[in-house]
Amino acid sequence: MKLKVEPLTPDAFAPFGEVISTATARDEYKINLGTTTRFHDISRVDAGDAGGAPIISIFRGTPRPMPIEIKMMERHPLGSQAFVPMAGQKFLIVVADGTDIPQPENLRAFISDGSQGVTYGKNVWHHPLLVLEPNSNFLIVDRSGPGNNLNEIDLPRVDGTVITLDWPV
Ligand SMILES: NC(=O)N[C@@H](O)C(=O)O
Ligand code: NI
Repeated sequence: MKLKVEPLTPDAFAPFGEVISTATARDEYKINLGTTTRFHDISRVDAGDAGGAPIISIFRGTPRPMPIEIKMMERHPLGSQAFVPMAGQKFLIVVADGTDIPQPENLRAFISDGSQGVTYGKNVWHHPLLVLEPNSNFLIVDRSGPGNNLNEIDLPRVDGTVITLDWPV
C-alpha cells in the first residue's frame, strides 16, 4: 500500500493537531518599538496531565531509507508534542484519524514546506520524526513528568506489503 503525501494545511491537519507557522497565529502585532512582529498564540502546549510540565528539546534527525516504510505508529497519552524545523527544512508527517487502533486506511501523510511545524494533539497517533536531509534539527516542545507517555503499535501489512510513503512524487 502506498500512502499519498498531501501538502500540509491547517484545515487538513485540524483533526490531528495544529500547524505552527506565521500564518496560523491567533494574533499578530508589533513589539520592541516596532522592530519585531509577534505572531502570538500559534499553538497550545498540553503537558500538565499527571504532574507533567512542558519542556523544550532538540531532535537531530537522519533520513530513513527510501521508500519510507510506515511500520508502526505512536502516541503520547499525557501530552501534546510539537516539532518545528530549525533550518526551514521540509519534513514528512504521518498521522492516523481518530480511531483507537490506527488502521492503514485511516492513515494520512503530509509534507511541511519547511516554514511549517506541527503540534500533535494529546493521544494522536503519529509516526516518529521523518526528516528528508541529514543532521536535521527540530525544536521539540512536549511533556516531561511521571507516568507512561508513550504508546507504540505495529501496523499490519496491506496486501502483503509494508505501507510506504508515495514520496518523492
Ligand atoms: N520518542 C520520541 O521522543 N520521539 C517521538 O515521540 C516522535 O514523535 O518523534
Ligand atoms: Ni512522538
